[in-house]
Amino acid sequence: MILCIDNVLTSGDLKQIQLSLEGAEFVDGKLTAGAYAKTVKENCQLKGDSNVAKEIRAIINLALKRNSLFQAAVRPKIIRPPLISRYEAGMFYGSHTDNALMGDDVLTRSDVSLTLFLSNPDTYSGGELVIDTSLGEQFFKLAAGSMIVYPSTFLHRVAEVTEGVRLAAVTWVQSVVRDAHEREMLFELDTVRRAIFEQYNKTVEFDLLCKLHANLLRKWADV
Ligand SMILES: O=C(O)CCC(=O)C(=O)O
Ligand SMILES: [Fe+2]
Repeated sequence: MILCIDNVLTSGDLKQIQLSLEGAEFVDGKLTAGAYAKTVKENCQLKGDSNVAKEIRAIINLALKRNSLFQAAVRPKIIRPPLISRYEAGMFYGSHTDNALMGDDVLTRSDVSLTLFLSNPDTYSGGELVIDTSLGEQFFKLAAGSMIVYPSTFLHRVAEVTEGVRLAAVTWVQSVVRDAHEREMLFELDTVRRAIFEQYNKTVEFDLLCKLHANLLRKWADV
């Protein structure tokens, strides 16, 4: 399931992030890419060990924690520290798959990839996240503060920015539910369960849905 979630960041969060990024030090994005992805990655990234990067990561982590749609759809177990990327005119990230395992000491399996857009789409041309799905390439360019989450199994790329600057945060999540289809079914069941509770309260049918949801989660959870 590919899911776009609006208003992940508040306008206050966005202002704070955009302010912190003014004059911040960016490095070559190739430093954090896998061996093959490196050959097609032309962007800059905020220096990972800087205070600015720590401040921004804290804002994003809080925003992910409070977002109930993200929590229900992705069921995060481990969230990698977000990378803040910057694409100026002429920059792009060619077609690649994200590494399956990430990290040095503790390995994180990338089940879900996410991009949180930080620039207003009117301020740059190009720069779409392009995901290669069974329906063909799908192009995404979201409002600043909105986020797309998608299974890390897809080939994807960032189209060349032809004008302006594209700022985005990207990261990867190891989910409690490893399999994308199982995760999606649990999310749908949970959505129906909530809707039934809102409409009819705690009925026998609601209890049965809760039992089904809990038992499937027990079966599929990888904790
Ligand atoms: O910036 C994006 O939207 C995606 C970047 C990406 O694919 C990556 O960093 O692996
Ligand atoms: Fe990627």
